[in-house]
Amino acid sequence: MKTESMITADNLWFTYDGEDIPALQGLSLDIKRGSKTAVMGANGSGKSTFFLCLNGILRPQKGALSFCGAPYSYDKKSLLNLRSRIGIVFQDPDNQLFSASVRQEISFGILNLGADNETALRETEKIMDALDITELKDRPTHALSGGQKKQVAVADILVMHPDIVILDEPAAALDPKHTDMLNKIIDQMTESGITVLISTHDPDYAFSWADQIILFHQGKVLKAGSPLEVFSDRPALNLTNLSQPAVLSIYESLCRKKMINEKFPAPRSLMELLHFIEGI
Ligand SMILES: Nc1ncnc2c1ncn2[C@@H]1O[C@H](COP(=O)(O)OP(=O)(O)OP(=O)(O)O)[C@@H](O)[C@H]1O
Repeated sequence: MKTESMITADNLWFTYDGEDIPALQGLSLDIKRGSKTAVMGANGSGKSTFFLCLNGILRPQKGALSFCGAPYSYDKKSLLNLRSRIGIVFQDPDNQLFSASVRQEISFGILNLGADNETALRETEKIMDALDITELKDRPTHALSGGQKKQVAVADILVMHPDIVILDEPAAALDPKHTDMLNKIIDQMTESGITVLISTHDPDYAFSWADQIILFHQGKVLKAGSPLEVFSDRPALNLTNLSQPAVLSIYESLCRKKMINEKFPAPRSLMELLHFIEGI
């Protein structure tokens, strides 16, 4: 049972300069070590703002954030340490990439953390290989496609071996093959004990992958719980513009028609559902 809190947010409030309505309006949540959390909610509900608060780019005007039980500090040294331990892959990779070549880009972070050249090169090659982007190594980052930039942005973060990885809509701009590859990397991350937070609008992926879903609504948490708890709450889904995962809708329909006994646990993926149906 995972019980150690990795991140605790208590009543966070944040308003952007010049705005009247706060982007975060009393947001509280808890992320356990090693957990897989999908953060979901309508456009503008505060997900990206919360992520920027998590790695200290934004500082909430009110409320408290802690990492591994220690309250956030905003001095330069603490922020550098925080950003090496909490890595964000931004929704728009152009906000993240600035080096002359992919290899330089990926090695920059670990060199900055004090690794020697040989280690940085070895780690950079390892992660490029895992993400299938070695052939891009000499290309300038500005000349990459949107999906390639996303992969380099993921490599940028993973190469630093962070404790937490936050992926803001990771599959946006990726083709099915590279979405698949990224999903495998995400699985490897969680298997190696990294805590992963993903912002996604994809209920099927969230339902099959996450062990906790957090629904944001107007800058605070509307509902947090297991995928089944959250995706069974239709009013909460309606408020946050989300649909039910297809597999859950089919399962509920089969239960209503008494074709599946409700005492079987709900399947998390279409493959699991197929096994159920084949066993009827
Ligand atoms: N740089 C900014 N300046 C002013 N307002 C901003 C800025 N960034 C976001 N906002 C506002 O803050 C609120 C929360 O936005 P945020 O980007 O955190 O939402 P989100 O849930 O990540 O949305 P999406 O699903 O569209 O990515 C929105 O009302 C948005 O317009």
